[in-house]
Amino acid sequence: MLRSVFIKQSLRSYATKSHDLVVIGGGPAGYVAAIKAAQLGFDTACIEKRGKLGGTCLNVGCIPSKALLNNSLLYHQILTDTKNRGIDVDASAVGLNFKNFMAAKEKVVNQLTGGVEMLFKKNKVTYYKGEGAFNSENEVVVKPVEGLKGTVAEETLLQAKNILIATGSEVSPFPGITIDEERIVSSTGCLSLTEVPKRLAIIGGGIIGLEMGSVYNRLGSKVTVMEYQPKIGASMDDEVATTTQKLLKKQGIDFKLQTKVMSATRNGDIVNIEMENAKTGAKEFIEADVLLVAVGRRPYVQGLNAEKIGLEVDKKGRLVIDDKYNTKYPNIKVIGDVTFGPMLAHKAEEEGIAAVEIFKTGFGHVNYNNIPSVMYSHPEVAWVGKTEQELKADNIEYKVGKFPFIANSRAKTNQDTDGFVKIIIDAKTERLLGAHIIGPNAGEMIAEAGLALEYGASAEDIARVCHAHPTLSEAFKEANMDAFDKPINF
Ligand SMILES: Cc1cc2nc3c(=O)[nH]c(=O)nc-3n(C[C@H](O)[C@H](O)[C@H](O)COP(=O)(O)OP(=O)(O)OC[C@H]3O[C@@H](n4cnc5c(N)ncnc54)[C@H](O)[C@@H]3O)c2cc1C
Ligand SMILES: NC(=O)c1ccc[n+]([C@@H]2O[C@H](COP(=O)([O-])OP(=O)(O)OC[C@H]3O[C@@H](n4cnc5c(N)ncnc54)[C@H](O)[C@@H]3O)[C@@H](O)[C@H]2O)c1
Repeated sequence: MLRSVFIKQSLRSYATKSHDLVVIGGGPAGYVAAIKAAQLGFDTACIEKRGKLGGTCLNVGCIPSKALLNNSLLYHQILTDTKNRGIDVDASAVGLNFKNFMAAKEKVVNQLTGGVEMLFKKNKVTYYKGEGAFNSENEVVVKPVEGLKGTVAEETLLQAKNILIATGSEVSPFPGITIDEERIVSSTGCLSLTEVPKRLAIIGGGIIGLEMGSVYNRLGSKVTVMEYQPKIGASMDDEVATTTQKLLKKQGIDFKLQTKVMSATRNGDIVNIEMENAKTGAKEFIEADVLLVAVGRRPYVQGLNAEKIGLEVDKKGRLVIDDKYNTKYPNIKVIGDVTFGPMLAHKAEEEGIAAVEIFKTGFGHVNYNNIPSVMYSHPEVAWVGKTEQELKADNIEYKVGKFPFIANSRAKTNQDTDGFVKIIIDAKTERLLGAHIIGPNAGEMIAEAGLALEYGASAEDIARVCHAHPTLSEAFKEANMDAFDKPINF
């Protein structure tokens, strides 16, 4: 019996194609790598099973969440933030058309995913719509996906000298809680609710929890965030996390920190949640109309058949690689969420470029000490480099410079003054070690810190660069002045 199965498999005949490089996964890691490889002269193919390019980020991540964040902020500002600006708005005449609100998000998702498909055509990347699975270390089978428009007509064997795995990540489940994407949702369901829930409970005060919490809080939901740790904001600097929590609380979000969710059950249209204070053991029960489970993401390798060729997976499910993205086979590299490092789109994209450059020339580089993080709440929170708590743990002596937006003329003119810039420099050399911004447009401003960090600038180097007036970035300059000397305007 076993022998006949073996003979059947080995004799199986596929339609066969060959390419210089096959990329599995068309998210930010995979699609960027595929385009760069084609630009470098590789005959490149990319396999994607979702039916749309752009991965989690463009379809159910960065892009739809930012569309909802932007438009919910505008709605909220029209309702609450016009009077002091001399604009009279009749709040009773302002309405939320939730169907169209969601449609606006879908439109931008379709534009951007379609845009990547155009870029594939422009750069001559061959796009296979199907699921990629290893057959050997030089062969990937593309399998048709049932019901997917435009999927490959038959199983197709791709032979390739080089293969890049970029299969991304999926939502981490919460043991004992069943996600139905209706009343108990992951980020994916939360991005596509059909009505604004009166009460939204969220497990996890990380970036997804706080961004989605911000969206629905602005739309009128009563939002409660339950977080296991004593702080919110995942890897944020502790001081910034405390300020973030204060500001979000002022906006109306409730926080239950050091809280263990014990169970959550759907009863009709209501979700019953049982939690326990991790310090005191005190139990609490709440009801919600929707519960969002946002306790992280985990690497995704389902269907890849990685085990067939013996690829190593660590305890967290990540594909194991060396510092040149190599698996045990130097012709098979891994990038993006499915391997080590922060699960961020820009990190995945950088790795896409570096891995392809290594295929081409043997050299390629990503500076993992300089990957910015941004939370797109209002105010935004952005950071790069070391936090104070990391420097303390490593016994590195440092100095801190701060500048509040309340003392920045542009923030004043915009009537948007919450937050500050915090600069951390080496105590002796005064070289920039970290920058932490909570404030308007922090996500844009952090790019300046990234550039400074990359080129080893000191606080004085930054402060001596002429910054336009009146801009928010003057707060960045003045925080640097404060770090090595004194600011002017505070
Ligand atoms: C709600 C949300 C908001 C986010 N917001 C941000 C943000 O603002 N900024 C930011 O930097 N990051 C954000 N992220 C994280 C970001 O989306 C990811 O870090 C990024 O998408 C990772 O890119 P990737 O290419 O490694 O993986 P993915 O984007 O997950 O792409 C992998 C692709 O591979 C495909 N695939 C998997 N297996 C196979 C197979 N066997 N065959 C064919 N195809 C396969 C999948 O269908 C998927 O499309 C957000 C995530 C979420 C969930
Ligand atoms: N703006 C952005 O860049 C952005 C936006 C959304 C998502 N993302 C990325 O997507 C990934 C997933 O986001 P996320 O928010 O789910 O993860 P996260 O790691 O940012 O936060 C998860 C939070 O859940 C908490 N948690 C874990 N288990 C818990 C439990 N049992 N009970 C209560 N709390 C618990 C953690 O302490 C943490 O604070 C992250 O890597 C994030 O960087 C990025």
